[in-house]
Amino acid sequence: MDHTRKDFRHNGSIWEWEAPKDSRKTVQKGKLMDFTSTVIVPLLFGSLGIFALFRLLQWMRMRAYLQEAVVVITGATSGLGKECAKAFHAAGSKLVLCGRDSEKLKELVQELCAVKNHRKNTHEPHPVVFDLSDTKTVVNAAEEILKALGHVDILINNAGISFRGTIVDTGLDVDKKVMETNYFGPIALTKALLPSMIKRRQGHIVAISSVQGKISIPFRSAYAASKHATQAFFDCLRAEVEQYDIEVTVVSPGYIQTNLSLNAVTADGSRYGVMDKTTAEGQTAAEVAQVVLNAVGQKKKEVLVAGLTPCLAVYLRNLCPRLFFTLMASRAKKERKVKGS
Ligand SMILES: NC(=O)C1=CN([C@@H]2O[C@H](COP(=O)(O)OP(=O)(O)OC[C@H]3O[C@@H](n4cnc5c(N)ncnc54)[C@H](OP(=O)(O)O)[C@@H]3O)[C@@H](O)[C@H]2O)C=CC1
Ligand SMILES: CCCCCCCCCCCCCCCC(=O)OCC(=O)COP(=O)(O)O
Repeated sequence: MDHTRKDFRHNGSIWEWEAPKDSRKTVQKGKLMDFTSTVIVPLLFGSLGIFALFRLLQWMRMRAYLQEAVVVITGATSGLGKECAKAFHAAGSKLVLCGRDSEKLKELVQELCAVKNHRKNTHEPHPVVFDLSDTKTVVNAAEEILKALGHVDILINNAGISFRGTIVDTGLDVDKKVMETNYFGPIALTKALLPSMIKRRQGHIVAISSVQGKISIPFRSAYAASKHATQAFFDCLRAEVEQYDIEVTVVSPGYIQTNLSLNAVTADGSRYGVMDKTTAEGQTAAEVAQVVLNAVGQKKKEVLVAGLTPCLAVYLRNLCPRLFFTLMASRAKKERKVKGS
């Protein structure tokens, strides 16, 4: 084997032979280091920089979109609606807080006004009292809102009630009550405010639906039906109003820690009055409100805000419906056994 001069190292007075294999390894290592420092590191930092800039621009756009915007929130007196009120108020929006209980609304207005924000200009919210299940009062409320504020930028259809019961035992009046509150009320309010949005070629309509707007689980018939109808209506609306630059966002949360299960109606129309374990262990209303705020600010078309199991259940319903139906049937059997009915 021939050795070139490169393979020898001078050590004092003698020349030592150095293994070429090692030197090749060193050269390779050096090349890798060079590649890392000249290509990978700048690429990584460059991408991070672009991402940070993108997020900053997104945040600034969102801030500008929400600041001074007239935002109507239904069901503002508790749960998710109340937390949305806090989030949008903090973002500098002009709020119209809707509810059935004028005292609760007054308290919320006071609570929000007491929050001092030195960095942002906040506004005193305007309370409007009406019952969503009475469509006549809904139309009057829309007129009152437009008279007081001139226009609506963002409507958040949040109010709703849930249901517990078997289909066979549930009176049609209960199905109608749930549909009126969760479907007819919100669509009546939307229809009443829509012409003024179309005229301005500006507006954003949000529907707080549920995972149960995408899948139906046993003993929730009226609720799941009302949420499926909500999803369908607002998907149609999105397509129809795009030409007027009006945005539609459907938010589908999983379980949230609110009074929803306590306030749910049962088969005979009475209040369920139980804090379900699933509700108590759900996401906090403040967390979900932040997701709503970001979804609106980023003009998202729809968001699913749920844990892994509900999300998988939604995919399973679409990809493998037979398996999903079997699982739901066994769930119904199990729940019946637990309740002893
Ligand atoms: N909690 C959960 O696990 C989930 C909730 N959602 C949805 O979130 C939305 C908010 O519910 P959530 O905060 O959880 O529950 P809450 O029971 O805490 O809040 C419901 C709100 O809706 C109002 N409301 C009910 N009926 C009417 C009516 N007829 N007219 C006017 N307002 C009415 C209530 O007013 P009042 O104070 O007068 O009763 C209350 O402010 C609902 O649409 C619900 O379906 C979706 C997925 C999961
Ligand atoms: C490949 C594995 C797939 C695993 C899927 C298994 C299916 C398990 C069923 C899970 C059902 C999840 C239901 C979630 C329901 C939900 O989040 O509802 C939100 C609400 O609106 C709550 O209202 P409620 O009145 O029912 O408390």
